[in-house]
Order: sequence, then structure tokens, then C-alpha cells
Amino acid sequence: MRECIYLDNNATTQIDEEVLGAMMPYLTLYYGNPSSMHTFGGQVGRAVTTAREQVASLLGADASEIVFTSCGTEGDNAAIRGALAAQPNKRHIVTSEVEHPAVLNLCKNLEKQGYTVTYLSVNNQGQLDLSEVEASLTGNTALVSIMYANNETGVVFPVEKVGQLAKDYGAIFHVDAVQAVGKIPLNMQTSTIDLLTLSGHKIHAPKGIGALYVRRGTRFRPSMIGGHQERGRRAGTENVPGIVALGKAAELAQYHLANVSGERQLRDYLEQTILTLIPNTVVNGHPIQRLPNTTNIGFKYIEGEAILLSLNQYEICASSGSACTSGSLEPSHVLRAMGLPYSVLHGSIRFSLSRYTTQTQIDRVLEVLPGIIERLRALSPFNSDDSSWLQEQELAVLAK
Ligand SMILES: Cc1ncc(COP(=O)(O)O)c(C=O)c1O
Ligand code: FES
Repeated sequence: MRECIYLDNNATTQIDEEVLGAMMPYLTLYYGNPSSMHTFGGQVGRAVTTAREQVASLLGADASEIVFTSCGTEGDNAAIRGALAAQPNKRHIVTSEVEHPAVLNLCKNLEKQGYTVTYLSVNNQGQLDLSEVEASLTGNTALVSIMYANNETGVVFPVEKVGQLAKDYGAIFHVDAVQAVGKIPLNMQTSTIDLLTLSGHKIHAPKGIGALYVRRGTRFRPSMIGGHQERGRRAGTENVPGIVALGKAAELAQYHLANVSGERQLRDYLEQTILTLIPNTVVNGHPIQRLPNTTNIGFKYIEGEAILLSLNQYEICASSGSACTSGSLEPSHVLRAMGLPYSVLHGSIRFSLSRYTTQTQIDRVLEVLPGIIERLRALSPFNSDDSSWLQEQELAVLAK
């Protein structure tokens, strides 16, 4: 297996060694079913209880409010479908144009089933307009679903202000916090959030495990029907090793939250040096209201995919847009919603750091990147905003 300088942590993260150590015995020795009556199963049940407490503690929630799921996508689906099913007479949903496909495509699907969906716009720094949020709400709004932080730009939404508005109109408030958990301190005790999604593989646990926070008293119907697991909120024999891993990852995330300033400093150093060394570069997203680990940079007049391939030759992993849309060569829906010009839309790269990122790694990126950009720009068919080809492309994007 090849190793790389891994700056794609918003796509997925390395499993922490302690997390792996914690889950291993539950793949081998302790294979009992947590619902079994015998002691062998019972000890496994206790491990699930501990993990539930660890996840609850990271969120400032009660353990009874945590439902384990298979991933962030399942959490988003369960939250949205569960909140809608519990309020069959309300047929309106409010979300944003920049959500992850787990929310966006589900909402598009729900429109076909007769729901009306308002997709809130963002400005050119990726921010919501609170007056637009308020204007969108009605007594028929069943649910407001917005992300805490954007996976592509790292822009953080004013979640509590949106939640307050949702409450004023009697709507259930769901937050996709897949990118925020472990990067921003969260406390459900003082929050307006009713339902919150998180995913293990973004916080150094394995893929295939996640959790949904369901505030006590929230109207919610389960999507997965079967046994009594997760207090009837998500049937199916528990993914015990995954759950134990998520619990440990949550405990470690809570510990590391105190040190995110180191990550932020490295991110700022990377970003500032790129902006200084390389002409015609811009940061996409609000400069301050952003996750500490993410920078999305537009390198004007070149294709992001070409930059990625060149970085890959130096064993540097970054990304353009989100993992699930990259490969399609369609410009990112998030950057498009921000109304960025064509030259930036196509030449944007996301670097996302983790607690494992080192100064040496960032220095290596800064050593090779200016040369890559210079070479690619020399080959580019358009290298200024006045090129007629570029102007045609701008018009084509606007027409879409
Ligand atoms: C904001 C956001 N929501 C949801 C998901 C989906 O999570 P999972 O990959 O665990 O299904 C992701 C992962 O890319 C994400 O970034
Ligand atoms: S599934 Fe990860 S970015 Fe979309």
C-alpha cells in the first residue's frame, strides 16, 4: 500500500490506533449478541452502553438520546424521513442548496412524493441569509434540515439562530453535523437541535458506523423496522465493533477538541502561503466562520482535476469538491450555489487536515505546489478573465 501526505480528511480519516485497539476484541473474542440473556452476550451489551455514553458525552447529550446507525447518510435519511412520518399533515421542508447529497438528493426525491422543499441560497462566501430562512417558514413546515459545516468549504452555518426560527414556527430541526463533530464543541443541553447526524469515519473510526442524536420528546418514526434494538428506533443487530470504535473515537475527539488550534494554525499557514506565493488564487468560503481544518482554494484558469493528478504524482492527496461528485467533472454544486466565476469553479481544490497533519507535510505541499500551478497555467487555453473562450463558459454556467 502506498502512503501519502493525506490532506483529504473531510472525505475520510485514518483510524486511530487506540480506536482499532478498542474494537479488535469485539471482532474476535467477544462476538456475542448484545441482546442475549447470557453473560457472554451481556458483556458485549455493556460495551455498547459505554460507547453510547462516550458519544453522548461528546455531544452534551443523554445516552438514551443516541441511536447508532450505519453511516452519516443513514442518519440523515432516518432523521428526515422519521421527522416527516411523525407529522403527516405537514408537507413543507426547508433545507439549503449546499447540503451533502445525502440530504439534497433525498429532498429532491421527497418532492416527487408531494413534499414542497425550499432550498435556501448562500452568498458568495457560502453563508445563509437569516431573513431568507425566516421568510421560508410557515405553519406547514415540518422540518428544517441544514448542515452544521460544509464538507467542501468548511463554512459553518449559524445553526442556533436557524434553530430558534424553526422553533418559532413549530418545525423539527435536523442538523447534519458530520463535518462539525470533533472539530467544533457541541452541547445539546443548550442547543435548539432536535436531531443531529454524525459519522464515524470522519472522526478516526472506521467506515460503516454513525449515530443519530434524537432529543428526548422529538416526534420521530423509525425507518428501519424489525427487532427492539436501539429502543425501537433502529432495528437490526448492532455493529458492535463499529459502535465500540465510535465510542472510543468520540472520547478521543473530545480530548483533541482542546487542541484544534494547532490544526487551525497549520491550515492558516498553508492557506496564507499559497495566497502569497501563487498569483490568482482565492479562498472559497467565509474567512472566519469556517472549520479549523478546511481550506478550499480556487486556482484561477486551470482545471482542479489537473492539479489533483499532479499532486498525486508527489503522493499528496487532496480533493476537488466532494468525494461522491468528483469524477463527474461537473463543477461542485456548493461552489456553484456561491455564484463563483467559471475560472474559480473549475480550478478549486480542497485541503482538509487532521490531528495527524504535520508542519513537514505542509511544507512539502508548499514546496511543490507553485511549480505545478505554473506548469499547468502555461498549458491552459485560458489564462485571463478576458479570454473569449472563458467568457463563453461563464455564460454557459449562468444559463444552467
Ligand atoms: C456533510 C456530510 N453529510 C453526510 C455525509 C455522509 O456520511 P457517510 O459517508 O458516513 O454516509 C458526509 C460524508 O461525506 C458529509 O460530509
Ligand atoms: S460521500 Fe463523502 S463526500 Fe460525498
